[in-house]
Amino acid sequence: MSTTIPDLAALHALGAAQQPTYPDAAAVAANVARLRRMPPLVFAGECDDLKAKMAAVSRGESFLLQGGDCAETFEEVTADNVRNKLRVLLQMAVVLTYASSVPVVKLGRLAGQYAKPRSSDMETRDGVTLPAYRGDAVNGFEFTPESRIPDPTRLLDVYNASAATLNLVRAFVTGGYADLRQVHTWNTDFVKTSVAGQRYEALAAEIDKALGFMGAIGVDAEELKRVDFHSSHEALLLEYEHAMTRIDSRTDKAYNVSGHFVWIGERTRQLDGAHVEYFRHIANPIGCKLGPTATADDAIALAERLNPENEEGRLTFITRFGAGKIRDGLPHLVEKVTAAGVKVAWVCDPMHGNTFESSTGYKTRRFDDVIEEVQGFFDVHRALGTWPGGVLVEMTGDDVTECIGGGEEIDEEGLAHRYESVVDPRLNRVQSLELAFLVAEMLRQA
Ligand SMILES: O=C[C@H](O)[C@H](O)COP(=O)(O)O
Ligand SMILES: C=C(OP(=O)(O)O)C(=O)O
Repeated sequence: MSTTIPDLAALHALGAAQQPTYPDAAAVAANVARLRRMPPLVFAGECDDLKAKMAAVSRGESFLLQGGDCAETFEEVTADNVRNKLRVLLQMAVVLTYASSVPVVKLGRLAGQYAKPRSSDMETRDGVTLPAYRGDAVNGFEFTPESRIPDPTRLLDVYNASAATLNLVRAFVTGGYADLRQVHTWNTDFVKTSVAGQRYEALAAEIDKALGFMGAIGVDAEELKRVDFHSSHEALLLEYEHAMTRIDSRTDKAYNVSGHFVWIGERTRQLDGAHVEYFRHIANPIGCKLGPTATADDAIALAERLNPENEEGRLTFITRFGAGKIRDGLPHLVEKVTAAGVKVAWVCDPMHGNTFESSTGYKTRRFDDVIEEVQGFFDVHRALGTWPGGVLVEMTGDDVTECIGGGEEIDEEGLAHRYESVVDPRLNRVQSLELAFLVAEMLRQA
């Protein structure tokens, strides 16, 4: 961490992976210059608060719930969409907290999650090949040559969309919507009639009773009226992340002020790569994905580079092995990293190792695989005596049909009903709530 960060050219010279090829360098520079003048979206002090919370996660005193869309889109920045997402995250957090009595750190995968790494640079449909869609931060989803050209004016659109989202989220979480006494009102419409929704209703009734008792004896805690909620995204696009990095006047340290928590993806975690070089200069709490090819030595080297002072709360390893690999792959990693004295929070991403294409042509995941990976994560940590610190899920507040299974028994044919994700499939609202109940049970046992 430092008071300066390498300039953009120096980062690119490291051969940055997963970056767009913009056709007009002058237009990129002009948009980056505009971004550099924009006010921060988050305050560095808030990032420090989150770091303290993540330190509690790494010590085994809290659990992280991180969730949101795979890829946000500008089109979906609406009051309904933001509220729906927040509502299900609040419901999930209540379930986890109530059932396990463990404090839950709430982290939205939102207000900045607009850039996507892709397996392939190009996409072919019906014999036509065009550049792959890399998120609204880069190009358009529409499959036309014009739309797929990387457009740097989108960087400012990301800023504006993130500002609007964060503004509404802040209003909701501090302005009464997240008040625990609203616990029933979050359970609305189609969710209410589902099995998970009914289970939630029963839990909400117990909370109501407890709150009624507390009120009767004169306890009116401020903590019940608002929640701490932070934002996160994968800091992938160097132009955007670099332009949104500022020196904090309190500490003279560099912070990424586009989100509280930022992470390095599986495809950009090269030890000598541009992303690791950038991340080691910022003071935010950060994450790093670790997939099945990551060795324990890789993880230790990354920790030394990204967190040389071994500061608690600074670094989170987000593992994403896949349901079939986690029980074999994770133990060695956790064991060696722990033996090396590395202070880290371990979080499970049960989504990215479990994707496949359905026979009906949709990119999907099985709800059962997601649960199986989380169960494997808990089992491995229990066997090693380490703390399963949290989950990162791709979910939405709507009743989409993108993942197979769950109580609604969505099948391969059912995916067509409402498949809206522009990249990876998300759990819908009922599946998200079901996952929360299952994870709460695992957490209670942990
Ligand atoms: O969200 C994660 C990645 O961007 C995504 O899984 C890549 O998907 P692709 O393999 O379709 O490019
Ligand atoms: C791209 C992502 O995951 P991963 O880097 O683990 O593939 C993601 O979380 O959006």
